[in-house]
Amino acid sequence: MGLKDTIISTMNELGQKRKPFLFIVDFKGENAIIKPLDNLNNNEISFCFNGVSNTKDTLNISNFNIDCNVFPISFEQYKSQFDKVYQQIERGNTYLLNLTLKTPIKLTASLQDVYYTSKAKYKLYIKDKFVCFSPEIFVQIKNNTILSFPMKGTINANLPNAEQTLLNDSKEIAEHYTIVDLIRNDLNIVAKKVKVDRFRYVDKIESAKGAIFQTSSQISGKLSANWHNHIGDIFSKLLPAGSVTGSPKESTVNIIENTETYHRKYYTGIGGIYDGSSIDSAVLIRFIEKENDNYFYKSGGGITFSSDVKKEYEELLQKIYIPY
Ligand SMILES: C=C(O[C@@H]1C=C(C(=O)O)C=C[C@H]1O)C(=O)O
Repeated sequence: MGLKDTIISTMNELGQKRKPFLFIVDFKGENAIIKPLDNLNNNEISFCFNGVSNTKDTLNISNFNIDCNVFPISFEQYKSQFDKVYQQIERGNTYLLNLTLKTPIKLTASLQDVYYTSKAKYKLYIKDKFVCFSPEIFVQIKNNTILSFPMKGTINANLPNAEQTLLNDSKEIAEHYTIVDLIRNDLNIVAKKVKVDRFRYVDKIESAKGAIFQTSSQISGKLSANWHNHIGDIFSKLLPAGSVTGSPKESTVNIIENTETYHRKYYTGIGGIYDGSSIDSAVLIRFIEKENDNYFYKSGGGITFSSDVKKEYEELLQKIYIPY
């Protein structure tokens, strides 16, 4: 839990100097890429966060017809992991756990082509490692206010009445309350006057496979004016992100480590930029990783007492898409 000391001190020092930087931190808080923005090679690292980018939109595209063939794990394989999580829920060790997997895919283009052609709020490309096109804001800091936007709740937008079905689903409502409580609690560690500004608003995400709806909330709190000097400490107290762990955070992270059969690495970590006066950051979900010459799509979803294993398996697969 939290960040390695050297990551904390590097972020603190850059903030103290008001030096703009990019930060990318893995799920365990053990590895990070932290680089001043004036020292970035955009062939090695490319980012576009809410329109702020070190690349031009259409540069370098060699292939516009990108698709991925998916080779999902079998339902039985998924169920055996789901059952392990469910046992832990029954024992009371967790009541919301985000179970994730890596699915082999065949890509008809390079990671860099995916970066340039996909459409998402937050895009990040690290040469030969991964591309991420995330819809989920982690934390923003502006005018001494810290804001977080946990996302929880997913439905196929092509189902009849999809948006209302998602909004009325009691399992999704319960899961969303849990995550909002967890993030309120996390923000209270670093901020004052924490409150929920918007509860369960709906985003629509388009892809070649069809659209999905996802629900998020906005929570905010007040930071002291000297927050720039403590950026590393602030992020260390908030990580890993609650929406991709579950609750209660510490015991849930232990169960994740003992249940998941692969390493998340930078998937479900965070990426962001500090521009000298504000911060914008994303949870690194919707994520394709390259390992040797093989590609994997990492995805997952929240499991609770009222989860249905078939629906969770479908959600995992539904989230394997490239948004256009
Ligand atoms: C972990 C993922 O998604 C997380 C789980 C969600 C859910 O359970 O509805 C929604 C967004 C993410 O915070 C993923 O997309 O890979």
